[in-house]
Amino acid sequence: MRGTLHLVVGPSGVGKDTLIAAARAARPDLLFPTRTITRPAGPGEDHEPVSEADFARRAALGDFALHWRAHGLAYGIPAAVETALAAGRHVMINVSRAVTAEARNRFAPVRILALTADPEIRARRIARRGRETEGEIEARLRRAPPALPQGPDVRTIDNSGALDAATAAFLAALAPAPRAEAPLTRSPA
Ligand SMILES: Nc1ncnc2c1ncn2[C@@H]1O[C@H](COP(=O)(O)OP(=O)(O)OP(=O)(O)O)[C@@H](O)[C@H]1O
Ligand SMILES: O=P(O)(O)OC[C@H]1O[C@H](OP(=O)(O)O)[C@H](O)[C@@H]1O
Repeated sequence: MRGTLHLVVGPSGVGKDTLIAAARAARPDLLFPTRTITRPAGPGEDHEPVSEADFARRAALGDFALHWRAHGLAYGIPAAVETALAAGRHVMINVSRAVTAEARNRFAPVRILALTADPEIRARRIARRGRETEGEIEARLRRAPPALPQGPDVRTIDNSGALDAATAAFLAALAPAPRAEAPLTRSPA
């Protein structure tokens, strides 16, 4: 059976990377591919930093299963995701809401973990995180967002409150770990 592709989506500062880190600790059966981003290495997510030219070259070579632009940056998910899903591994990725339709079409079964949090809370959290300049934070908060996906494969989780509550809801929304194969025959005594 194919693995499930978990798409973690929601606006900047909503807690995508934080909840993905919690899933990484709780679910060793899931695969968490490293994103390729035209952002220099820095605090937070451990991505693969590349130049715009390298990104464009690799996208043209088919190195990415999915890629998109947001916040003046290019983001890519490695093509190896497709092999992992075909081999039955569950995968979790942080993506733009703009690529959910394409991901559904190409990588079913998909589960969309749509995170929400009050805008003032997100603004405070982004500022406290310190990854962006004041201007970049303004732009992130002012940006017109892609539509939040709808459908039976969408689980909406609010992260406006305590992280423990959101983490419990997030973990409960994931596809169950594949069961270990039961032996077909008993070995002779
Ligand atoms: N429930 C919570 N309570 C308090 N702080 C939180 C909570 N969830 C996340 N944070 C903090 O808020 C900040 C933003 O979270 P995070 O970086 O995970 O968001 P994100 O959705 O990945 O944002 P972006 O799209 O901008 O990368 C981080 O500093 C994180 O530690
Ligand atoms: O708002 P939309 O388009 O859904 O998401 C846009 C992008 O914003 C975040 O990037 P970052 O990690 O904050 O740089 C997400 O990871 C996604 O790549």
